[in-house]
Amino acid sequence: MALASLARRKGHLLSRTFSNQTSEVFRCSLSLTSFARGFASSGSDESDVVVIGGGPGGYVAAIKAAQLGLKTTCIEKRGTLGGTCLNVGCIPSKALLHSSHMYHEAKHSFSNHGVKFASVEVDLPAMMGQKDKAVSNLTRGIEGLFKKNKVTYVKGYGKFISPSEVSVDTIDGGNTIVKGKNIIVATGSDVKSLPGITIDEERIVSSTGALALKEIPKKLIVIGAGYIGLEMGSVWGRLGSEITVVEFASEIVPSMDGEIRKQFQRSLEKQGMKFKLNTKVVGVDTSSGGVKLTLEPAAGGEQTTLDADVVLVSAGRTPFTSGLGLDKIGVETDKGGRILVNERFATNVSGVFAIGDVIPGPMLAHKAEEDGVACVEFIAGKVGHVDYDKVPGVVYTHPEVASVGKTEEQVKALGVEYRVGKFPFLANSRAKAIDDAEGLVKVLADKETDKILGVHIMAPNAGELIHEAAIALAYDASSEDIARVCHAHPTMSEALKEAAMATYDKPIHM
Ligand SMILES: Cc1cc2nc3c(=O)[nH]c(=O)nc-3n(C[C@H](O)[C@H](O)[C@H](O)COP(=O)(O)OP(=O)(O)OC[C@H]3O[C@@H](n4cnc5c(N)ncnc54)[C@H](O)[C@@H]3O)c2cc1C
Ligand SMILES: NC(=O)c1ccc[n+]([C@@H]2O[C@H](COP(=O)([O-])OP(=O)(O)OC[C@H]3O[C@@H](n4cnc5c(N)ncnc54)[C@H](O)[C@@H]3O)[C@@H](O)[C@H]2O)c1
Repeated sequence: MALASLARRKGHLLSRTFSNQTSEVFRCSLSLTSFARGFASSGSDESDVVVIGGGPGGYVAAIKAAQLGLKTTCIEKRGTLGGTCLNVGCIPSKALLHSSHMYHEAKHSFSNHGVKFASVEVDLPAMMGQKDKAVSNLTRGIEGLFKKNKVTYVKGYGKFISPSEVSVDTIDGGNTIVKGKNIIVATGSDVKSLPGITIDEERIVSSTGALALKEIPKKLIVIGAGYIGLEMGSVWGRLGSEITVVEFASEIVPSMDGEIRKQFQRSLEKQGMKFKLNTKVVGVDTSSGGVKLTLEPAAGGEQTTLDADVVLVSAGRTPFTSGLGLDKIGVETDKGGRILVNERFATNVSGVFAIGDVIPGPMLAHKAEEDGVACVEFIAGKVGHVDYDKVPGVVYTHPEVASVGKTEEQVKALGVEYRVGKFPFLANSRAKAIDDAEGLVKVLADKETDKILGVHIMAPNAGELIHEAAIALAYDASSEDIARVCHAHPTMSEALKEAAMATYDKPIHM
């Protein structure tokens, strides 16, 4: 049974669970009053819950708090809701990934299906317009949800003046004090800059600039082979840019299962992406009109140079707490500036909570949303639960790469005896029918119990396929449990069934 529903039945309070506590439910017996401050009487100008930041963590927390009957205010400085994800992250990047994929398919694959054009061209302003329309529809939609749920929305920059008061410099130039019995910090993250590299959002861009380039660069250098670098590199590569990715580590997306990562890198190379691994950028010169980067092997050695029209800095993100006044009220952070919280998302200061990118854990929108729901459930005296071991991760390239649970390297490091089942999409009838059969499913299961430990998928729609595996993990399913469920034919999902079969027995179609 899923941990959360089990806990609800037993009336236990659950914490977030961490990688070194896989499947361990942490049962907390501390009284709620030591964290939350109770609720306002109606008519008071004090909110029960004040959320600073209107991103996926903050806006979801605000809506959930209002749904639980708590008087709720959300403070957001950017003028639109949805945070990094909706405004300059998940949504605009997926819009451009989809548009650029359609162009690439039209140019390179449609003729294989008997669909021919006289010519295909990119209309970049129209492509950007489609992206902007998606963003504004969605951000306005959240404002609508705030109205529907009676969340008070304050547009401005919030800073603590006490643990229960936030001073807000409003975007219309005024100032107001917002009081809250419980205050949730959901201020998210910002791009991590690199020493000696100044981002001007024109020639040297962060992801925000890379989502709004006015022309297609002839040469684009990407610093960092992580999520952003590979997704944005794919967008511009498909539209015609020459892409070189410079990565400090010896591999791309270091958190990925090694076997999948190797196939993924080969696939990106086939698409024309070049990789310089084990390499660091030591100098940048913009005096010539373009950009000249000086590179050096990560371990030191002979320097080389590389020219580009645009350089994307995508070497990670850093928690955003600037100007928030955390030091004024004594909230503890770690060395990296992330706010330290306990299993109920409470900081060391009574009544102050934190969620999302600003606390330790994966920097993902869906994780921030889960944090937000669990945090307000705790505040409301209910059960909250997020299992960081079962948060799916997806790179939205083509093919997509998605995973949930442990990589083979992590399973080995734990000393667990395990079995591996694999199934290639080349043997999947739907993938062959649509002529998009690159990739595989890999299932890792405990050798003794057959319990699924991790699932890794490289496929055109891996980001959708992974949730069957996420549910299996949440319910502690075995690989045989998945394999014995009837899967519709012909679907890509059948590859997961066959990989599960291959884990404890033999697949049929291989
Ligand atoms: C290019 C890109 C693509 C991404 N793609 C994906 C993806 O496909 N899937 C995925 O899961 N994740 C993706 N992410 C990561 C995702 O955007 C973040 O994990 C997510 O937005 C974190 O949510 P959050 O609510 O913690 O913070 P944020 O979304 O960063 O929101 C914080 C909000 O707080 C506001 N704020 C900060 N300080 C104050 C203050 N003092 N007063 C008032 N307001 C304040 C900010 O303006 C911001 O709007 C992507 C990120 C980027 C940059
Ligand atoms: N599809 C998604 O879910 C998605 C998409 C985009 C962003 N995000 C989130 O946003 C966050 C930030 O993304 P990101 O791609 O910037 O970070 P990342 O952590 O995914 O990757 C950064 C990469 O840069 C490398 N690097 C670090 N310093 C370097 C240097 N000096 N020179 C060369 N390489 C260097 C790292 O080794 C790493 O491979 C991620 O944590 C991710 O969770 C998620």
